[in-house]
Amino acid sequence: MSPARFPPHFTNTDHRQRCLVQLRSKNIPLEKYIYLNGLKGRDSNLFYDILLENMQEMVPILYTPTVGDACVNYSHIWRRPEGLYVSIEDKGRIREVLSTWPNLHDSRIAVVTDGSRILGLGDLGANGLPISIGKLDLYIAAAGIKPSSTVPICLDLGTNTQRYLDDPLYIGVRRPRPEAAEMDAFMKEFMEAMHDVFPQLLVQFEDFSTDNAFKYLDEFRHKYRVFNDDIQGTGSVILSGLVNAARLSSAASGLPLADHKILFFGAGSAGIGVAKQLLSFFTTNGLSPEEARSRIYTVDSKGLITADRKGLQEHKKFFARTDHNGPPMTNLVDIINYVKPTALLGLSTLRNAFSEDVVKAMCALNKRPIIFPLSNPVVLSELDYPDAIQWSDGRVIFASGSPYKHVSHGGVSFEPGQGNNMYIFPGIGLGSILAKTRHVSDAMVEQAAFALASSMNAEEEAAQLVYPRLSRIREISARIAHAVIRQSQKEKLDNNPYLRTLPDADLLGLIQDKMWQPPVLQTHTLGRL
Ligand SMILES: O=C([O-])CC(=O)C(=O)O
Ligand SMILES: [Mg+2]
Repeated sequence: MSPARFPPHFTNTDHRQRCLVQLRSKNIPLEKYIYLNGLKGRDSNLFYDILLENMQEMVPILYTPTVGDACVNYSHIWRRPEGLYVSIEDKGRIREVLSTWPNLHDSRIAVVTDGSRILGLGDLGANGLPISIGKLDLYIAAAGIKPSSTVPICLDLGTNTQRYLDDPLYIGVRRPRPEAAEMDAFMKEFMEAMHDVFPQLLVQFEDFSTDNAFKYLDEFRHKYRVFNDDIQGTGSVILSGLVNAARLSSAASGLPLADHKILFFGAGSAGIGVAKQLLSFFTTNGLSPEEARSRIYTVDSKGLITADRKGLQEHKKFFARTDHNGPPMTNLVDIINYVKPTALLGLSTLRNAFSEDVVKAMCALNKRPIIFPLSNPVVLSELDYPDAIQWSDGRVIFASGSPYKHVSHGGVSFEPGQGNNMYIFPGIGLGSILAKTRHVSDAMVEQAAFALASSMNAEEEAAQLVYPRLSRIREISARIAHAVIRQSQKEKLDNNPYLRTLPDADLLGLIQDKMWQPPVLQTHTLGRL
């Protein structure tokens, strides 16, 4: 049979536009996701070309929040193999399974999830793969990593979510998740095999359940080149947003930067990871580590976390308060009035937890309260942006984990920040890959945050934003990568001596030159569409 021919008047320029028209004709975000995923399968260069030109529109589809819908429904929308599944049934031969990946020597970055805590959506089992794919699409778009260098991995270890076990279309192993000892042995074999099979790879752990997120980061971070995006990436991006938000808030109130107080609502991997990262906000503003710790308060489902609470989980102990005894304090407004925070950060996945009373309590204490409802996706956000603006009469300094649109209030247009780790992980990954760092250190993650905070341009500062605009993401990722490389050199964790010889401007130029661009598409070189 002869192959189909392109229409005589076909042009690439028209076709890019045609793809956008087709995308925009769909009303349901998940359908847009399915369409874009299909386009990527048909012609990945065209897909990335369109993505780079339309980041603002497409990132919320390919990534948070719609990637959450894609994960929840993945067994039903599945069309073709993508990424790499490694199953608990592969135990004992994980090396062989990894070796089937086609671009072994080209591979530079893997995002690995076990699907046990996808965004705030819980245990989605083998349906978690799209989160790894979405993160890697951002590596490609935001940091110019070559698509063939990316390895999306989902560890299929079973699921404790009954509705998936009962779903005849579920694509994963039908069994409950393993006990700790079995999982530990699996992870040990998996990481050893990754190291052998992909000698140059950086591993990003993503969306593991809280205890395992901390456990495996601690276990592997000094053996391999690995970081945890939910603990370190989120910590870094919020540190950066807080640096800029505190500056805005202090400019209005006159409060010294070191006198801010932060209340965390939510004490999972992201909450505690962020809280630890924020210690350096205070230490760089002159406080001792102990004083810094005293500026941070944490709240979980049982209320203000205090040291006298029985059976407190290990990761919550560091910030447990010793200055409050007596009956547990559970009401958020009471806690706010007791703590008197300048900043309230939500990492709880409790929709609308920041009620009008909560916002008003923050406003009564602060001229410009900092409120960051960071839970993802949007349906789990502690506070919607229109409510935040209305209840605070436009005084709030706001950043959320998922994207919100501009809001008009009193004739003024207000613009929200998106405190999402997508600003950070691509730059950390790029820097670590280029410098061939042995590990990813805390100081590298911290320098990434400061590089992001200082990357605002004059227009963004005048608009009182706390994060730069997404349209500049490649420039920003390059600056972050630069900071990460320099820090790795200071700590002697780098393994690319040539980069040490370059002055700053040349290093930045080299990073930008290394960024992959979709090849210029020639008429009639598109795949069959
Ligand atoms: O994926 C995102 O948008 C941010 C993130 O890591 C999470 O919520 O787990
Ligand atoms: Mg995550």
